[in-house]
Amino acid sequence: MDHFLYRGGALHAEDVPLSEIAEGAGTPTFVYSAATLRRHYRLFTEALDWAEASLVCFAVKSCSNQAVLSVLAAEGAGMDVVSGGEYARARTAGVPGERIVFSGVGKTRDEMRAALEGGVRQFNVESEPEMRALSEVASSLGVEAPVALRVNPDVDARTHEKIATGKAENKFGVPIARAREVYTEMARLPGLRVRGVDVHIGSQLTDLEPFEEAYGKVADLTRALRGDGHSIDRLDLGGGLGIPYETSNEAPPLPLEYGALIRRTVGDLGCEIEIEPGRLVSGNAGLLLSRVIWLKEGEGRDFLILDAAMNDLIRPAMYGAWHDIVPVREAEPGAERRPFDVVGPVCESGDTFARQRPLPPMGEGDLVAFRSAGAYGAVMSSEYNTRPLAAEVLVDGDRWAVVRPRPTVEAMIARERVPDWLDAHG
Ligand SMILES: Cc1ncc(COP(=O)(O)O)c(C=O)c1O
Ligand SMILES: N[C@@H](CCCC[NH3+])C(=O)O
Repeated sequence: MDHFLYRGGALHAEDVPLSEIAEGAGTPTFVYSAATLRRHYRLFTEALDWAEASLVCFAVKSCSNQAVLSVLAAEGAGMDVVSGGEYARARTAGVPGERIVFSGVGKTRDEMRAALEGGVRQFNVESEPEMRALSEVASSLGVEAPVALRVNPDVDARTHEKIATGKAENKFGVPIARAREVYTEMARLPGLRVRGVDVHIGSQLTDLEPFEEAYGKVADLTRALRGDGHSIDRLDLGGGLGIPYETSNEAPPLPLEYGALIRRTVGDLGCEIEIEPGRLVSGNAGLLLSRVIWLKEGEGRDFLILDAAMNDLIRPAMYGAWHDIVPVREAEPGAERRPFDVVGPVCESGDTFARQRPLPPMGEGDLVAFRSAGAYGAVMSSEYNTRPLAAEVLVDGDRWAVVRPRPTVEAMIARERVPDWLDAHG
């Protein structure tokens, strides 16, 4: 069920009209629906209900606001983090260390130490140097670090090349062909306790076959590792399930089908199953609310210039990604649509959200919403052109709150320092 619907001609987030949020919080603003977050999280727990033990670890990188993490923490969610910063966010949102998995190709010793001291479910180790460093850090603290090796299965995820992670040429994980050798060393190293195998092949996957191929390889490896004497009792199968962005013509597989695939490929191994979905939980739980600054009509091309820009939502500029753009005030039935180039105010031609997008009549002051902007939206934003980071709002039923205020330009400038030796003012 969609929690962003028109009621009485006005687009709502749950029971709150978006126009009310725009009035109260200004624009551009990311708006998240707590009900959608909960529902999407539960789709995954239900998809794994056949497993004796499982944990759904939300990929914090997709949407890391404390309020969003708190909604999921209250559901009992685990978290997948890729930096000391994300680890701290998860802990601050109340997630216990034993529900946090630490992924990422470049964990530093300081980050390892912080997670070991604060508690961690497991490290997904991505290279041999990292494995040896973790062994040293854990030994120096007198503890054992639970570990899984992230294997790179050399599978084509058939997604955008910038977000595919499971091919041999990608920086992620250890080639699966080397895994047995690495596990042998891992088992010998002090301070490490082998728990399982980890794999993540990419993001925004819209068919299940690449997962099937990768998980089949993980199943074979698990049997081989057990044959080598390792106790493998946990499989972390990563995230990556895609969402419909162009809602009119995309229908990626459902979590339930994904869960059935997991059961089919690795279900007979008796392992605890972990997954790390990000986008499917947060993507369609958020939209970006923006106002039209100007309608600039030209020779055969009309530009809708918004107060949101590439610095707020970089996906179209970075990946050529599509986001549905809808008016907040529902178009009159039968209103004629015409093509607009929808752009932001940033001084780059790449600051274009959509070219020749058919939209109902629209002009200065109108509100629009970008759908599916909850994942990899606010988290990837910047202050380019000294544009304050967009505000973030959480809606839950008929209540809403600003969960990250827009900074003032004064506060942004005040973060910087001019050294006294620069004699900048003459
Ligand atoms: C290790 C890891 N886990 C989980 C995710 C979450 O992926 P998604 O948001 O596509 O579900 C990612 C991002 O691709 C990742 O790199
Ligand atoms: N930022 C990417 C997804 C990256 C996934 C990272 N593991 C996107 O918006 O599609």
